[in-house]
Amino acid sequence: MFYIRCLRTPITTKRRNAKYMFPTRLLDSQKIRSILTRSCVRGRHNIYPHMRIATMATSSVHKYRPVVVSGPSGTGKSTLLKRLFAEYPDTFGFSVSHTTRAPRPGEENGREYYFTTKEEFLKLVSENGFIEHAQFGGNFYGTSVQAVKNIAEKQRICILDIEMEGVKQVKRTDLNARFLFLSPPSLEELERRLRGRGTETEESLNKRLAQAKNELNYAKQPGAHDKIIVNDDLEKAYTELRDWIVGGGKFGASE
Ligand SMILES: Nc1ncnc2c1ncn2[C@@H]1O[C@H](COP(=O)(O)OP(=O)(O)OP(=O)(O)O)[C@@H](O)[C@H]1O
Repeated sequence: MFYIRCLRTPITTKRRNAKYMFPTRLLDSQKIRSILTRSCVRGRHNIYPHMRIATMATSSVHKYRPVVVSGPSGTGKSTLLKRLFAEYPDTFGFSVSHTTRAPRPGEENGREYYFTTKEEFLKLVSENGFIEHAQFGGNFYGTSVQAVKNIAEKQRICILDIEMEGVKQVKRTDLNARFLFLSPPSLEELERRLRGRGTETEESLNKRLAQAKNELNYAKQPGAHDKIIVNDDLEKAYTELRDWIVGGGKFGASE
């Protein structure tokens, strides 16, 4: 569901924000989202990196290639990634989002968020600097391409859990990402899982199922993803996902 996916950045980034900004039913996946987006990196605000940093970042993503994990809501992405992060601590990094809201006491630039002005944010939007961005409560939030490169700079693999439009956007960048699509065994099973999770209203369930059809159609296009895993049996799917992402310790790097 596009709306919810757009919300992903702010939902996941700030637990305290999420509590009052979003309906309770959206918060179940928030725990995982915070895993995905919380920074392991304490860098400086770097919206306009100078050339040396930009060049280094580009070469780093060849060795520490970001992994884009997509798939319909309810397929099991969070479940599988949580397990992967537990098995491989200190291996993966999580991008820091940009926001135009003011920092709160205790918040550090580059840790909770990259704090920026509306003008700078919109300039970066116009330069296609964001993978995803959205507006909430008068503030902008977004995941920048540079924030993902910063993770590779720290010699970690950035995992991006994003929806179809984000996938397309990543393909337009020089992030050198690998694309993994997690597919449900069937739409009927997907619906069962979403209902079983107990997070959806009838309306949000229908929207997610409609969006699932779009994602599944996109996944059928040649070259849309590098790897497709059907999450039928959880153990089997996890082994397949782990083996593909870790790739014998190479994490997709060619050398
Ligand atoms: N192989 C599986 N068999 C049965 N249930 C599963 C399997 N994988 C995940 N589930 C269950 O399906 C539900 C949805 O999983 P999860 O929340 O991980 O999906 P998601 O893709 O991260 O969704 P969203 O994108 O909405 O966050 C959960 O209740 C989870 O326990």
